[in-house]
Amino acid sequence: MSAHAPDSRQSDSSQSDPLQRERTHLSSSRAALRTMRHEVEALDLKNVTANWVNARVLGAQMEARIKELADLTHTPLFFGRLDYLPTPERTAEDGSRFYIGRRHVHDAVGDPMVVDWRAPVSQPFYRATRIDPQEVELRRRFGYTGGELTAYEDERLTDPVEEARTSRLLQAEIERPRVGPMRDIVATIQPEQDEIVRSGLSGTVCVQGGPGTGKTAVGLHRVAYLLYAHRERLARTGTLVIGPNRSFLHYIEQVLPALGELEVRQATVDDLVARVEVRGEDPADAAVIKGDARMAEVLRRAVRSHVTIPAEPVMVVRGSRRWRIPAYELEEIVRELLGRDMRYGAAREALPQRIAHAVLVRMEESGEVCDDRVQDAVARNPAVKAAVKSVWPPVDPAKLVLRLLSDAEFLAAHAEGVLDEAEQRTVLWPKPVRSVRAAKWSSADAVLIDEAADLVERTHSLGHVVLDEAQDLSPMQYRAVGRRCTTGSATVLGDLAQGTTPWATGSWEEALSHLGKPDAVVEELTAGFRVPREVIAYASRLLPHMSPGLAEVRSVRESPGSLEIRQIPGGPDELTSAVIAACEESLLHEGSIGLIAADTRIPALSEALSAAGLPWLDPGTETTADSRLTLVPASLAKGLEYDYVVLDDPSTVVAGEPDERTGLRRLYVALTRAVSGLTVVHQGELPGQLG
Ligand SMILES: Nc1ncnc2c1ncn2[C@@H]1O[C@H](COP(=O)(O)OP(=O)(O)OP(=O)(O)O)[C@@H](O)[C@H]1O
Repeated sequence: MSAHAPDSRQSDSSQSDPLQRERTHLSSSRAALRTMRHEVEALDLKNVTANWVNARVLGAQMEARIKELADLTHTPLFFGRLDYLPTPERTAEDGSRFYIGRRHVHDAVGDPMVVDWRAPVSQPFYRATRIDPQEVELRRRFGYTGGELTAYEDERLTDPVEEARTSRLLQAEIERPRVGPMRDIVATIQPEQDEIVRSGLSGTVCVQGGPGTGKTAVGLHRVAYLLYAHRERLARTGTLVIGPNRSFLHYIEQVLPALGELEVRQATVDDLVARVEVRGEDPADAAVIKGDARMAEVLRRAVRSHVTIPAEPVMVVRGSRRWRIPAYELEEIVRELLGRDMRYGAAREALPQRIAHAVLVRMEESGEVCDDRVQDAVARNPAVKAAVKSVWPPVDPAKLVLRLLSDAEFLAAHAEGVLDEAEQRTVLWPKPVRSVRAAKWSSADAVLIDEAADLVERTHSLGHVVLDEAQDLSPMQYRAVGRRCTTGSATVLGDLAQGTTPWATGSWEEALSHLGKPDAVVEELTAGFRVPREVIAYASRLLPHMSPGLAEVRSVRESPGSLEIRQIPGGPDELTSAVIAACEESLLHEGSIGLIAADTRIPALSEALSAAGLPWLDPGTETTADSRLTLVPASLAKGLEYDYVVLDDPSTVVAGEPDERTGLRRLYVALTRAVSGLTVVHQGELPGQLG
């Protein structure tokens, strides 16, 4: 590999300088993009549309297209180049060179000047290796400084003499100081990541990967890729990205728009199941049972218990005639519907038609001529309606769950053989609640209501769902996500070692079966991009104590001096002062700073930061050049990252959790948020497992 970064004075002087030639290609591509935009802007809709509805639809499409074609000066128009080996059909002048960028740009005659990174011709940019060069002669990566093309790095994949090295541009890109939200990684997606990004839409992929292996980045780029490769289908069916909390969603929300994809919904699991207002919290033991997949069976039985086997006949009067359907025949109809794999609500809608059909058979037997309208009229007959109401009454999902959690007998009737008595007592509310509005619903209750709602009426399924930080979901939450992609596929991302909920999943096989995708492929990412080697090695000391068997992340970056551990004598005030001092030192560097601490330490630290005159942000707020310090409760640190991290007293972080394993996992998350430097400030002993 060879790298070039001539200084700009030299390169400007000569057109034969390769860097200058690349800059010329950049400016002509920009000009071509401008022309493409002007062409769309100049289209006159009056001549092409017959009516105003079409004109509005087309107008909106054009506006979106104009936005798509905007030249974003801060994002490079291309970041790579591929020169394919010449073949008889492919000569150097004729189509063997491709510039890879975020969007397609063509010249006046339609020849590509930049190809979309997602196009098949771009794939070897990410995948070609010395062992498998995929017909690529040269791979060139470009480096930019403030929108200016300032460097390039070449790999001659078929040159036997050239050695493979880690790309310096990759290292520089990772270490580029962070301000603002998460960035895309299109320029530097690695081969094993690309395989996941480009895997087909039909299958579900599950990615296990340690901290900073790029799971979130891969998931988001996969959505962008799928939208490119299957745009029409996904425009119809929809895509959704699910993240653990608002702060996290806020952190990642700009990646897809930066890749030109504006239509992807982002939500938490709580958002998906928000059918009631959540105002309460469950004790851990109750939440674990409520999140257990056995609750699905309890709910299924409870919903179906509303059906009563008819004991009375139905008498339909039409004109001067009366038609009687005896109870035993009604029973047959009801049993047949119960035996089918149908939603409660769909069966309830089918029932009047079935009864009407039975009436019609009798009418036809006695010589009457009937058609569909007669059947519909019979189905709406008051006697039929009354029968349906008593046999198959409507079920309100929230009221049903309210009753299960309030009424010990009702719960016992449906939980028999599923939950033992102690478990039933644990989920019951201490006092019965009268109304849905008065109830202090918890997150787990909302998931139960969602499950009940799905038993009544099928949940709409999307084309593709990305589920990030998946290890923290309960089985019932997996089911809630799974029913949103029953006819589509999913990308499941997570790290078993970072599971910090009492119901965190023990294995991906189990999680995927609750999700309804037992055949999903589980891939593993092992190369770490975020965390420097020294820091990840330190954090990984915890692995055998909290997630034995999981492989340590192999960092692609060596940054000596990136880890510092300071023990502070004295009491809490001295600790706080030392933490503030560490923040002040970190602020001398460029980029973002995260001060991570046990949730209980947040009030004291926020007060101390204010007293020291250091402005700080909440994790949900974007960092800016003026405000770069975020105070992060350990419970919200997951998925986030900062150039420099100051970690307040690890033992307090561990002690803040209900059990030691969860405490160590929380600490592992906190220790793995730093890109360039981690300072651990502690008092007393560090947790022994770090020793
Ligand atoms: N191929 C890559 N090129 C450049 N940067 C990368 C690459 N892959 C990942 N990164 C960077 O590494 C960091 C970590 O990525 P990401 O947040 O996606 O990891 P993660 O596996 O989701 O981590 P966690 O488990 O901690 O949530 C991000 O800054 C991301 O941009």
